Amino acid sequence: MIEVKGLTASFDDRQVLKNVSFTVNEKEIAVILGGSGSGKSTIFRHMLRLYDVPYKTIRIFDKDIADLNESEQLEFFMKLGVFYQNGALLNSLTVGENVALALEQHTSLPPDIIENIVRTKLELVHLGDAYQLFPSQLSGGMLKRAALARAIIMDPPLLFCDEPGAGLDPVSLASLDQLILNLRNLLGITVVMVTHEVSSILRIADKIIFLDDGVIAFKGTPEDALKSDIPVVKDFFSKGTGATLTTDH
Ligand SMILES: Nc1ncnc2c1ncn2[C@@H]1O[C@H](COP(=O)(O)OP(=O)(O)OP(=O)(O)O)[C@@H](O)[C@H]1O
Repeated sequence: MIEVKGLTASFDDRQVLKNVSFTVNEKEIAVILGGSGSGKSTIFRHMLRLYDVPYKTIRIFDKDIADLNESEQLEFFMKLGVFYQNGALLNSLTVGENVALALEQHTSLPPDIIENIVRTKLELVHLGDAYQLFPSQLSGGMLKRAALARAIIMDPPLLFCDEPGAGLDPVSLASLDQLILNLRNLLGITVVMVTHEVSSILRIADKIIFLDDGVIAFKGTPEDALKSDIPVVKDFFSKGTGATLTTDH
């Protein structure tokens, strides 16, 4: 689904990604980890094509994303769901209207069909009763779930999540994780996520890509990460006190 090969990136002559390579397979949940400034967002932005991408470094949906023509670019963006940390819902619109936006902009579906699709997606994230509510009337956990419904409204095969659990209490975080797992298990969505939450990583990641100062320090399963002797990886996971590893996802 995603193949990053020898990606190097610089800002003002300073290399911030050095020869980064990894793959994400279909239906996998891959977590990109690393300390502040290690290059996680820079990788993310390259995969979303927000930065110029060097040729032959990133293949997504089996195409070199630096080499897409205009219609292929549109097709590419329509197949991506993006879930931002702050949810980014518009406060002047109801939850239903927020979630409907992309369908209204990118399809010619009639309003009653759009409403049905929106209601189905809200049910999927356990927000069936929030259709008419405004974002200001939702709790932090509900806002995240509404943002998730919006990210998947176009049925994207690939979902990018930028610190989706930031600011949530442990119970809301666990329930958001469960929803993301459900999306993968029930709908077969591939997920790439940046998160710092150790409990989340151990609950849902199939694969960890650990960055240290622009270089991949570790790639592998959470089980192997927990056993790793690499100092930065060891340090990171030793701080996740009380986290337990579940492998039944
Ligand atoms: N637009 C930019 N211009 C100049 N330098 C940048 C720019 N974006 C990122 N950097 C630098 O690149 C390095 C990697 O930044 P990046 O935002 O990718 O790290 P990160 O791992 O996402 O960090 P954080 O966890 O704090 O968000 C940092 O040293 C940062 O200062």
